[in-house]
Amino acid sequence: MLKTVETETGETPSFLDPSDAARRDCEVAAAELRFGRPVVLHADETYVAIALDTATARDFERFAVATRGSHALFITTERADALELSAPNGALVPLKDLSYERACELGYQLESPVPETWFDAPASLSALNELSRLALLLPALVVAQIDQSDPAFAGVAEIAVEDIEAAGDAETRYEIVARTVVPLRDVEKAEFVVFRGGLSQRDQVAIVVGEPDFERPVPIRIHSSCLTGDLFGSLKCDCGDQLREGLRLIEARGGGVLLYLDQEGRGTGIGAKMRAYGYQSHGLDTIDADAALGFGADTRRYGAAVAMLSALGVTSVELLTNNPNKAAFLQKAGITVSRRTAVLGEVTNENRYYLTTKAERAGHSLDIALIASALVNK
Ligand SMILES: Nc1nc2c(ncn2[C@@H]2O[C@H](COP(=O)(O)OP(=O)(O)OP(=O)(O)O)[C@@H](O)[C@H]2O)c(=O)[nH]1
Ligand SMILES: [Zn+2]
Repeated sequence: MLKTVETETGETPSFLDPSDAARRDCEVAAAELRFGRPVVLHADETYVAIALDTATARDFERFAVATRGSHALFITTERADALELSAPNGALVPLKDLSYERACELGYQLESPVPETWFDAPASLSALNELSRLALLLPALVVAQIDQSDPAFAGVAEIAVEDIEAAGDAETRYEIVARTVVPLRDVEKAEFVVFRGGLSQRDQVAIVVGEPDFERPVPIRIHSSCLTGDLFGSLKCDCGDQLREGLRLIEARGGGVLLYLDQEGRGTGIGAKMRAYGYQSHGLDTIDADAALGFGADTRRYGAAVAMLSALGVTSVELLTNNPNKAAFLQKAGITVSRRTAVLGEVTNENRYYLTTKAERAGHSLDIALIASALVNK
């Protein structure tokens, strides 16, 4: 017969430890938003929210009725800027007499009329942006302040701001689930090491190339997934070239590691990235297109990268990148970046604007003159 385990105080301990409970609440809340269902947020006040990205017109109407018309659209600072509103914590636009279509226009569409009334959002609502990031949804939410025990929202998933913060710790918890050699066309020896963990238990892959010398700075590339560039050879970016050039450089140095991180579209997801491409076809650059959708210049996190490098025994690296943020992040996490080596893919008419924007607006170490001359010399 099973015996009940008791703590020193005589209570039966919960199967979930507190950080797991915070993580579970966070994952459930993100999943609910993804299904178009509401989530109750306990902050300085109690709020309820649905994501405009997944809520249907019917959900929107039901929400308006349940909140007795007190609902408002919560948009980020970047989206507010795109609407020419200066709102350091994001803006709240009252929706009482506004339609679902108007809310979508204000939330993420190009050429939306500026709202007549709006307010600065309380800082605590930024927790909702964190949930939409986790759910890979546009950060445009319909919110309302409610009483803690509003019967209209009984049974709805609940999350406290502190739990969203506490769950962040999970972003660095990863376990190896498989290590297997995979023969590659261009690399003589490649071992795929699959890690599982983080906040949403998504799998992340490290490719150990050749025989890395872990006593010396290990050549590494931290590559964020780009379905269009890596797999389909899209001309809009240089990701595919960088991926293959990264592997080639690592092999040429005798061995190292390529981390292939599941953060498509700089962490915004393939849906948002394709919407951003749509806006780019109207002339916006890569950063302004993301901002029009409510995103900051780069929403990626590198906790997984640090966890994977540590598990593989990498403490000092030669980092193959043009992105100084990646180097800064590793240094901050205690991994020594002994050297940074540039990796440039082929410059094309289609990706020139993208590369120039990265150099001029995202601080990437890319030589604009070189980009221009690469085209002239074609
Ligand atoms: N949102 C958005 N993401 C893009 C766009 N073009 C490419 N991406 C994504 O940008 C990311 C590029 O990743 P990396 O090549 O690892 O990183 P990087 O910041 O360019 O730095 P490097 O190491 O120098 O290549 C991938 O996740 C792509 O899917 C775009 O126009 N919009
Ligand atoms: Zn790309």
